[in-house]
Amino acid sequence: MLSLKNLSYHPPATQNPILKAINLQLKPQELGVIVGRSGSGKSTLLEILAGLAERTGGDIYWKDREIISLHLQQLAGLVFQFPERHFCGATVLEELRLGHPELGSEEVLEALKEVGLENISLGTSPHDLSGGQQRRLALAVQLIRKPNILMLDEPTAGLDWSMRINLAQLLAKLKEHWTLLVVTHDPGELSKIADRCWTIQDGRIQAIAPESLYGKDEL
Ligand SMILES: Nc1ncnc2c1ncn2[C@@H]1O[C@H](COP(=O)(O)OP(=O)(O)OP(=O)(O)O)[C@@H](O)[C@H]1O
Repeated sequence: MLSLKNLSYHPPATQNPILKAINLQLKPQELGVIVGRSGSGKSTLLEILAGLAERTGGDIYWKDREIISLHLQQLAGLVFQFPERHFCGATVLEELRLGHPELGSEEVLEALKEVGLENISLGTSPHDLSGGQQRRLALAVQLIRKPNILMLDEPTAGLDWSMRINLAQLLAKLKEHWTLLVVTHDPGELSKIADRCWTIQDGRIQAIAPESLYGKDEL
């Protein structure tokens, strides 16, 4: 279980804290969705949980053990907003093996299968994939590292309606094996597959029933 206790983030450059006393718990194989407007602190929270920024207060626990930032980098896999903009491999295979040249073809195929891309050619350029396929590839890039928590920043941003539904269905399927934490300003399809939801406003988080977000496309 992921557990955040009074987590806060107040860099010296800002007058007010960006994250304030965040308390949250997410069980294994649950999908949690944090919904908030632009500037509310969503990406900052994910960056801290992915070990890319250092919290200034509070504690993070995984399975009742306190976690330091260095370990967070192994614990979490973060899919950035518009992940396709960060592709650097010339082929799908290269993209999946970036930083992990030791990965065998079995692991590569397993990751592609998880995201429904088992039929694409490994020699395809990531840039030649459709928008929906690119998002799936970005997920596979993280899954191949077998993170304990898969985190996604605005996973449906820039996708059309049918691709958004498609992606939500994929995340619902991934939940059977993985623990997922999603941040978004657009709860639409995501609240329907969520086990837990929170709203975030000015760096403060509040639990909310997923059903109360049904039908809301924007906060
Ligand atoms: N290191 C930092 N120093 C100063 N200000 C920061 C820092 N990191 C984030 N901020 C500010 O904190 C606030 C929250 O930013 P954050 O990117 O987390 O919001 P967000 O909810 O993800 O919004 P968006 O969806 O637009 O990215 C913003 O006002 C941002 O400018």
